[in-house]
Amino acid sequence: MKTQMETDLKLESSLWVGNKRHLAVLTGWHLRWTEADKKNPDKKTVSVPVAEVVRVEEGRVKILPHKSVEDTGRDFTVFYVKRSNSRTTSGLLWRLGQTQFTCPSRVLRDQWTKHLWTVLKTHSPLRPHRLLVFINPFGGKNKGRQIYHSLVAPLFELAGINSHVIVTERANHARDHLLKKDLTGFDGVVCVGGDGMFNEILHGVIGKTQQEAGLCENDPAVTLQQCPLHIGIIPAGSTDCVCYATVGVIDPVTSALHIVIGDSQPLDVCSVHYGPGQVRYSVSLVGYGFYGDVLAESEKHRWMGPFRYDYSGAVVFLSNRSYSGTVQYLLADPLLSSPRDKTRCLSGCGVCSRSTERLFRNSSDSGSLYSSYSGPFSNDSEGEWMSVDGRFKCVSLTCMSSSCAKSPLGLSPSAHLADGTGDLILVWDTNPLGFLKYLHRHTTTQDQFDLPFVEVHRVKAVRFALASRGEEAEDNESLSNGMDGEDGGHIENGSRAGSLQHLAAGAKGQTMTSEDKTVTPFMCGLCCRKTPAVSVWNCDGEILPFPEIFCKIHGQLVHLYARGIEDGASLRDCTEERVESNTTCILQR
Ligand SMILES: CCCCCCCCCCCCC/C=C/[C@@H](O)[C@H](COP(=O)(O)O)NC(C)=O
Ligand SMILES: Nc1ncnc2c1ncn2[C@@H]1O[C@H](COP(=O)(O)OP(=O)(O)O)[C@@H](O)[C@H]1O
Ligand SMILES: [Ca+2]
Repeated sequence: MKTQMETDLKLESSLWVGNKRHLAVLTGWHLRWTEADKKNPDKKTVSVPVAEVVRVEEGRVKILPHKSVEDTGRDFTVFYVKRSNSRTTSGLLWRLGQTQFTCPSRVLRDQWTKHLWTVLKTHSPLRPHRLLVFINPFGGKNKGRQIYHSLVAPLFELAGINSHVIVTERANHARDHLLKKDLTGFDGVVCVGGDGMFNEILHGVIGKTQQEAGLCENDPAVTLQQCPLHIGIIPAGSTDCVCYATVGVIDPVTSALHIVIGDSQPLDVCSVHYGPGQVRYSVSLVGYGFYGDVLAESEKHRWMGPFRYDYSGAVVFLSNRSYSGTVQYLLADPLLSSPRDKTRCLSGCGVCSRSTERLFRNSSDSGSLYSSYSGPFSNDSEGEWMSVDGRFKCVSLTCMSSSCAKSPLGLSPSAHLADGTGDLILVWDTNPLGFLKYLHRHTTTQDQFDLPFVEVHRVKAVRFALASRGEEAEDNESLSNGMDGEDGGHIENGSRAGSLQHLAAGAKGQTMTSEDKTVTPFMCGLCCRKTPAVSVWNCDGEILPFPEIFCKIHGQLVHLYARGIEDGASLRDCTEERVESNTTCILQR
């Protein structure tokens, strides 16, 4: 009660910032200071949301080159999030702002610091106190350690965060640690690396939560338990798509500040069930065909660093492959949103906020996110199952936009981070020029779905099965007859899968032969048009060599220390109203 009263109080004083007198005001939500000089018509107000204050310390504090504190008894220093003016394609860069205030008396200084500490505690319940940090020293350009120690650790220290740092010694080191060790006392896990490293940590965090809840995560019918640990991402990988799509920039300092202030962004996760009862998780891409082949090819050229994807992309493109199969998908409610509605999921997204309520509406009685959806083996009461088969250049499923530096709007520009759905993109077989047009549109603002051989569906679950050998031979024959025109020349049977008995047949657990796994050199692909019968799946940058899979989207299964992409354009022209909402900016008066 006392705390509430204290935070409701408004503190207003005349304080000095440098050699200028300012009127400083602290409400429960904002700290603001305005130059008091009546003659200056351009005087500015700086407004910092309390949630974005990093630290308040008594004295005149300097942190560079080394921390020093000079306390005259009348000063205090505030560290906070400051948005940089530099224009970026997507979100905004954050930097550490710092202002030293001088009060007329020690009593007033103590009142200010005490009050600031109180509102900070009240408004930032998710600020981490203890973090488990995993650094992949071999991600991206091998700079993980350097990035963490020079840019991130000093911010964690300033914020009083206790970090336990582990530099990984092998692949799956982080996952195994999370699964086996006691994580009591940690508020979150920080991943210094790329999408592959994030994926490893995702497996550890989800696996641990299900272990502790006594749930079998391999069973696609099970409703998974939301993970209590937040995950922070410090980008130090090759694609860094999860960071780009949830923050809008690839910048270790911005990401570290989101962690420090305890931002929280729920994220949908796709479980990929394969083989004899096994599971993998994905948030960015579950991709068969082109993206699977690019990944398989790129693994041979890891020494090239991030450039391996460009090189392998060209090799695989020139090999001009397509693969046959049957795709079945369970449509999400089309009244809620559409992958072609031209909207973007930005910070404070309305579709995602409404989904939180919808996804957890029945959680108190059933504990189920999909109380009406019990997995792949139920009848069709849970929605509309559709089925198509034919030859595809690629089949991709993503829970979010999957934007990255190469594709600033992403694989599916209107996908949502936390709406409990994924977007299924089917690119039917087409000529190389058509496919190039599709790929190229990822790098521009042109609509990549507005092509006759591309379709996109918002879904809750997907199943992929290989075509039977007979169908495949027919497909290959039609290929060699030159029937793969730009419209795809595919067999489409948008039938309801309620009538498809084989939906419940389950994956056959078919593995590829080593010959299949080898990506044919592009010359061979071009000259002989000999294509392997099956591709592999790219599951967030990890190869999954089982072609037959069942995928299910779990709405908001994990939380990141992020807040979604901030709309740079509207924040740059910020108005008083905007400042009240949740941003730090300079107000012109
Ligand atoms: C003619 C120009 C063609 C440009 C095509 C650009 C398409 C870009 C679409 C990118 C979608 C990225 C989805 C993210 C996947 C990551 O999980 C994965 C792993 O990333 P990591 O290596 O761990 O950072 N990266 C890739 C390339 O498969
Ligand atoms: N110490 C290590 N040695 C080798 N591989 C590792 C190590 N730590 C993590 N990995 C693995 O490296 C893979 C790629 O890591 P990531 O950080 O995503 O880099 P990139 O974005 O360059 O692919 C991940 O699958 C992860 O499991
Ligand atoms: Ca989603």
